[in-house]
Amino acid sequence: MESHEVDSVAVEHGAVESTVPAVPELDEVAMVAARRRQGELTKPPGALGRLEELSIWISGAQGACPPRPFERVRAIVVAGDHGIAGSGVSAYPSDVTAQMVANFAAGGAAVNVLARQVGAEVRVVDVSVDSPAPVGPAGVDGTAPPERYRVRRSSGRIDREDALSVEEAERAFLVGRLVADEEIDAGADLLVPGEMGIGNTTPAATIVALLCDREPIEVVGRGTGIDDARWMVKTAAIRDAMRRGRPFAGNAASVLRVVGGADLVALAGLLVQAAARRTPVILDGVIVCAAALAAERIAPDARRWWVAGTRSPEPAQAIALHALGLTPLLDAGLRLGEGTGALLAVPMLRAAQATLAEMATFDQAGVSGKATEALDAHRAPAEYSDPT
Ligand SMILES: O=C(O)c1ccc[n+]([C@@H]2O[C@H](COP(=O)([O-])O)[C@@H](O)[C@H]2O)c1
Ligand SMILES: Cc1cc2nc[nH]c2cc1C
Repeated sequence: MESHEVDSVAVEHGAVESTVPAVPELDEVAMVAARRRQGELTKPPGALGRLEELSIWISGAQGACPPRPFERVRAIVVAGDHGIAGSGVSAYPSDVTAQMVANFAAGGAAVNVLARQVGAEVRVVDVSVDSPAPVGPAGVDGTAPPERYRVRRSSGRIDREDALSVEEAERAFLVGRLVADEEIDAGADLLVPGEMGIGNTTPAATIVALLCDREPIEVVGRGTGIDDARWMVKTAAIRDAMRRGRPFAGNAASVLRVVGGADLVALAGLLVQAAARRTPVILDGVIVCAAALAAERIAPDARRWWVAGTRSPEPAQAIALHALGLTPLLDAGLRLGEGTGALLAVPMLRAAQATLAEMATFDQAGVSGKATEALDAHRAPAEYSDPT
């Protein structure tokens, strides 16, 4: 057992390294221009709050000041089941995953509704749902066979076995990269990764605990809404999975393989590839953020290309985001996944782009800039002066 684990670290290390693309920097020239333009717009400096830093980030990602409106926003729901769901860590049975994938395809899920609200399209990718055949259509415009993206039927039960073999992990990472490439080649200029998978908050929490050196009790959350009895089962499952994953804690790719799952690995591949392809991403809840944390360790600085959408009540999301140096744009209490929390933040990104691109400058509008001198002339009349 021991020597097998050491061997697989070596194999994986080489394999993953060879498939990790270089991460480019944001465009510094565009960001300097955006920062300067922010200072010229008709508002007190900083008065647009987080929209200002967001607008500078969008300029840096697009390499353009003023930045362009987002034209093709894509929500990508990565679906996969988890063996650990069978041990009572979720409030729902694994069957719900495949049923929800059908709901996404029919346009009836929350992600479909919220995507429609912001003019985004939804794509579902079944990498490891526990059903005999993958659910399609999974390819761009429904043309690619869904088999291309299916890594396996459910990931392994992480408290007792590895989630994936080395080959499956490698394949899942490439599937994630492939999906990002397909979307970006088809014109996507903003990606919103989401996920669906009963039980997936357990591997997500385990990944965060191992990569951030936390205790099970610090990362465990209520997921779909578990009671105290299931919470105890889930905490023990995280503890047992951490014990299996501990020897790999220094290698994020191995952590994803051993205690994650095909969905989490694919999400990490997608996030890394989006960064490599200079495409901005809005992160969603705890599962996407756990994958992002691992992706940042695999491809350092990939986080430059991501912003966090909504804070999840799951404690592991806060820990992952803190480690990534990201603060969510919203704190709306969502704990649904699917990409819904990230989609809620799309209007904020659009607002950031539009204000920087469309507001008048002080010069253009003939509005006086900030008073810098002659304070005496504006001193309060004597009767209003402080008598002391
Ligand atoms: O995004 C989140 O932070 C989030 C928090 C709790 C639950 N979820 C969703 O609920 C499912 C996992 O919950 P559970 O309790 O089955 O582990 C999965 O489909 C996730 O998309 C998602
Ligand atoms: C119904 C349902 C929908 C979901 N969407 C994401 N996770 C989910 C979990 C459940 C249980």
